Amino acid sequence: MIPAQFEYVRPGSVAEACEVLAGDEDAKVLAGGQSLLPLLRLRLAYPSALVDVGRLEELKGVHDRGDHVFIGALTTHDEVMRSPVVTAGCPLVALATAHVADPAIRHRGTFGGSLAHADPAGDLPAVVLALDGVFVAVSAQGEREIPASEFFVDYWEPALAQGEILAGVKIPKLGEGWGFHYEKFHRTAQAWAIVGVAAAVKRSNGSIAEARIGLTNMGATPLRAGATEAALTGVELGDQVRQACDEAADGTSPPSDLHAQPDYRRHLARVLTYRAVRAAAGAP
Ligand SMILES: Cc1cc2nc3c(=O)[nH]c(=O)nc-3n(C[C@H](O)[C@H](O)[C@H](O)COP(=O)(O)OP(=O)(O)OC[C@H]3O[C@@H](n4cnc5c(N)ncnc54)[C@H](O)[C@@H]3O)c2cc1C
Repeated sequence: MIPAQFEYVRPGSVAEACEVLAGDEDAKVLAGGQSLLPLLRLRLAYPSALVDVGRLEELKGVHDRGDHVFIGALTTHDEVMRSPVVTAGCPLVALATAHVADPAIRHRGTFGGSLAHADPAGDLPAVVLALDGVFVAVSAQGEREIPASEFFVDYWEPALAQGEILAGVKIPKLGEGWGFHYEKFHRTAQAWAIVGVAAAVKRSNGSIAEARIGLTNMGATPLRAGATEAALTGVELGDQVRQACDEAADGTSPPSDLHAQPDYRRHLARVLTYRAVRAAAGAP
């Protein structure tokens, strides 16, 4: 299908982009175009204007900032995956990004685009939620920080106001003793997650000292498996881990679609959480 008519704007700076967006509530940011352009072609989105931020260097790059890694919104998935700063400072992001789509899409699609798109089936929202990332939004009024727990409002609805652009995300570094894993169940090698689980586990003296678990595609937004996180604290690797992971789907309302019914998704969440936690904890 041919997209509905739209204006095309290529601002020379982030400030200029914010100005255009502030003046037109139907304008949309265009980053890598890997999600937005298919929606335009299907006429599921018909913005008045596309504000192409693709060449704004201000939004690109990965920076080690001591206690956290800052990933610029326009950094491509491929750059994120290959960044030594990401691999060292927030390895879970690199691990999960390798599961996003295929190499061609990873070369065009961006870290910030995946998060601003707020698709609960996307792999990265659950990862940033599990790591307690902090979103940095810019507008004519300046910068605003949004905790990951408040960023994902509903299906495809991020907590960005009109005139705001996502500049990047701060990912806190987790120190010694942490292990990480992303487990994804999908139809084919490069497809979207039917369910995904991001796990960060800290071990101390043979027990789990802390666990952070993010769930992909188990509701309208990415979710934390809070009951499992609490139940895992202080347990040794063994039967108690399985019992704790059996609570991973508690309180969730997973979607029903062509690929899976809610009950099957709940089953997958329990199984994948067990696998992800064991792998993150370094279990044999
Ligand atoms: C065939 C296919 C398979 C895919 N498989 C997967 C998969 O397995 N896992 C997965 O996670 N993703 C998958 N994707 C999505 C891919 O990761 C996209 O890169 C990503 O969803 C969007 O990034 P983008 O830079 O292309 O954003 P765009 O398509 O340009 O934009 C997406 C949305 O975010 C907004 N936006 C973008 N950047 C900003 C910003 N800086 N500030 C404010 N708003 C912004 C846009 O306005 C738009 O609403 C797939 C895509 C395709 C086409």
